[in-house]
Amino acid sequence: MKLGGVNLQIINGREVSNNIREDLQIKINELKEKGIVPGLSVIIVGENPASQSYVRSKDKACKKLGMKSEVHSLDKDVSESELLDLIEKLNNDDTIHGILVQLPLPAHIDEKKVIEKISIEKDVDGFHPINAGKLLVGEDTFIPCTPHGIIKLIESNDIDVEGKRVVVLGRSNIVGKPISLLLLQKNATVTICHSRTKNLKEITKEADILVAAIGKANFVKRDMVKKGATVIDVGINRVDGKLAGDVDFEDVKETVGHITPVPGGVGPMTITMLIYNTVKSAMKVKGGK
Ligand SMILES: NC(=O)C1=CN([C@@H]2O[C@H](COP(=O)(O)OP(=O)(O)OC[C@H]3O[C@@H](n4cnc5c(N)ncnc54)[C@H](OP(=O)(O)O)[C@@H]3O)[C@@H](O)[C@H]2O)C=CC1
Ligand SMILES: Nc1nc(=O)c2c([nH]1)NC[C@@H]1CN(c3ccc(C(=O)N[C@@H](CCC(=O)O)C(=O)O)cc3)C=[N+]21
Repeated sequence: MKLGGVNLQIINGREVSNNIREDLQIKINELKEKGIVPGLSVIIVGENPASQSYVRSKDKACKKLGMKSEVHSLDKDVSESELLDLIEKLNNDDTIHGILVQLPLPAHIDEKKVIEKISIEKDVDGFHPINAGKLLVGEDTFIPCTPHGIIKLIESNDIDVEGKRVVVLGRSNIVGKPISLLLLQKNATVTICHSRTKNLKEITKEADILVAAIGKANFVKRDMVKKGATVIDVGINRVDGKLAGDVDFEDVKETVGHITPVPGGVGPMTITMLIYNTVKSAMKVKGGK
């Protein structure tokens, strides 16, 4: 799309995702020949419609690839110990290679305790502190799915990272911190911004690559981005029943170089990299036939 002198490239997350899923299909078939069916178990507590929709897409994607996929839907009032017991059971279940507990959890459940209960070998979200620590020091681990998906999107669109100025909006353990580490590993110069950052606009305007992960619909406007920049929109917000990213797509489209749309950008990649991690976990299983 040619707009206002900048050649806008919309990064197609569904297409990149499908290409990676084709490669994963081959690996899954090879595993099945050895008698190993990669298995993912997702636990969801309560009835958040957005979470349920994500869990459904993931379940569908796994089944399409011939994986085992199970969803445990627990009542919002379930006790912490019941949840921990279920995780313990799944930790010991040889047919399950990945365990994901959908976040956030209700306030009466200690998120930290739950994450730390998941076996580090099955922690396909990569949220366990040991796995997060491995990412920090650059050891092999389960890379958190959304940041890993962002890296794949950047690579598949031949976007140069080395030496580039990257600004990440958001510092959560799920997105902001791990994507900052991964881009640092790729030799970017990374700045992390958050709700206390002063002069935000001046900082974001410097970015060659801007990653927005704050959870505020249409927050990033034209005057916050540099001409020709790559903008990765992680936000998933619901506005009047419609999905909106953290970036005001219509407002920035004449300024940016590359942009990920919402939906169809980072979201599908998150599910693909979750499958990637589950397959990776299943490949570590010894034996088979
Ligand atoms: N596409 C996908 O696959 C996924 C999408 N998401 C979406 O990404 C978004 C972020 O998720 P997540 O990281 O879990 O969110 P969190 O709520 O955990 O973190 C939000 C971060 O944004 C910062 N922030 C909030 N407001 C501002 C502001 N006005 N200016 C600068 N920084 C701000 C917060 O700062 P502080 O730390 O100071 O509070 C915090 O660090 C959400 O919309 C979520 O739905 C999340 C996961 C996967
Ligand atoms: N333990 C845990 N791990 C997570 O990875 C995790 C989580 N908890 N809690 C919630 C967030 C959010 N998240 C999304 C994943 C896919 C889409 C996705 O596929 N989005 C589609 C659209 C989906 C729709 O239409 O609703 C898209 O952007 O094209 C969105 C959001 C994972 N999260």
